[in-house]
Amino acid sequence: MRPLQKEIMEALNVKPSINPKEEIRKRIDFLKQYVTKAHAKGFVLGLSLGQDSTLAGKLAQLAIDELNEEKGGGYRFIGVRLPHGEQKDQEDESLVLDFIQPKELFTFNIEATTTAFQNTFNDNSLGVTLSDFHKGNTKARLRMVAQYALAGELNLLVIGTDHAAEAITGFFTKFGDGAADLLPLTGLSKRQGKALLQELNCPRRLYEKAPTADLLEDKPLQADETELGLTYSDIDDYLEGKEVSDTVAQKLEHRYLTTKHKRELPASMFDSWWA
Ligand SMILES: Nc1ncnc2c1ncn2[C@@H]1O[C@H](COP(=O)(O)OP(=O)(O)OC[C@H]2O[C@@H]([n+]3cccc(C(=O)O)c3)[C@H](O)[C@@H]2O)[C@@H](O)[C@H]1O
Ligand SMILES: Nc1ncnc2c1ncn2[C@@H]1O[C@H](COP(=O)(O)OP(=O)(O)OP(=O)(O)O)[C@@H](O)[C@H]1O
Ligand SMILES: [Mg+2]
Repeated sequence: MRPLQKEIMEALNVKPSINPKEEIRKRIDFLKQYVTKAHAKGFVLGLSLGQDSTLAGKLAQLAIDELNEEKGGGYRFIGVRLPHGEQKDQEDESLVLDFIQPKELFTFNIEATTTAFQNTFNDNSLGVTLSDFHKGNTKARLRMVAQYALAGELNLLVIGTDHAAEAITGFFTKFGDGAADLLPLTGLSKRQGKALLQELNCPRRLYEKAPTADLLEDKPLQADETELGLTYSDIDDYLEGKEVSDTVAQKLEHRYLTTKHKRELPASMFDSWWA
């Protein structure tokens, strides 16, 4: 194994193989212990209809159900729908909700806020225009704002869906979907997350769906693999300690090293990680 590969596996807490049943149990327990310790009343989580939030949402609802049973009620999980206009894969919503069974839903369509933001931003003396790419990151950050407003009002915690395949590539918006209070999927490769969904009897259509950030108007539902120029299968192989081509390894290691700032707290002169 490449020396940096081993270092990355350790830093991101990835295991070469997992027992899905055990992982589900440990992650539900983590959610229950954390919310209790934080004296919060439960969780909010953006449900995009993609794989990661479908898994995190299922774990969250199961954790809340157990807590309510054990402690006589008072805990809640609110699934948050945050479409931008009409979502292209909206048809999957009922499948996701049937699977997670969230007792409460909150919907905030971010289109009007995003458009207002873009108009105000573009009205500047620098001549800077918001590109489709940075408008995409703005959407991810507005979704964060909506979730934190709701969490703040109701004493809930924001669940994030970051996992090892996103962490190694830095494939998330800094302080957008990268911002959260707790992360139940840490350490999982994309295929390990899929194995957890299978163990939870998730409909095949949902765990076989092509992962997409779906942030661009120019390229709706663009597959993550297209933007990354890497397949999740290759990313997962590397993360699980398997052999990959030199091209894949070099590409991943370059992304890992250049996105370190996204996995740390903001740099100060008292830190050494950036030097
Ligand atoms: N060395 C450094 N030290 C400290 N900060 C540094 C820095 N270099 C850049 N920065 C800062 O970071 C910013 C760039 O980071 P960021 O704003 O995140 O932007 P960036 O990484 O350029 O874009 C986000 C990427 O994540 C993808 N994404 C987003 C959301 C969800 C998903 C998904 O998987 O579904 C994927 C998206 O498609 C895009 O490729 C810079 O504008 C700068 O402010
Ligand atoms: N339209 C949306 N509605 C609600 N939440 C969203 C939406 N788009 C993104 N999010 C939030 O941002 C997170 C990051 O998106 P990301 O695409 O990485 O994950 P995913 O959609 O759950 O899974 P996949 O990677 O398989 O597409 C989501 O897990 C979800 O919490
Ligand atoms: Mg997605």
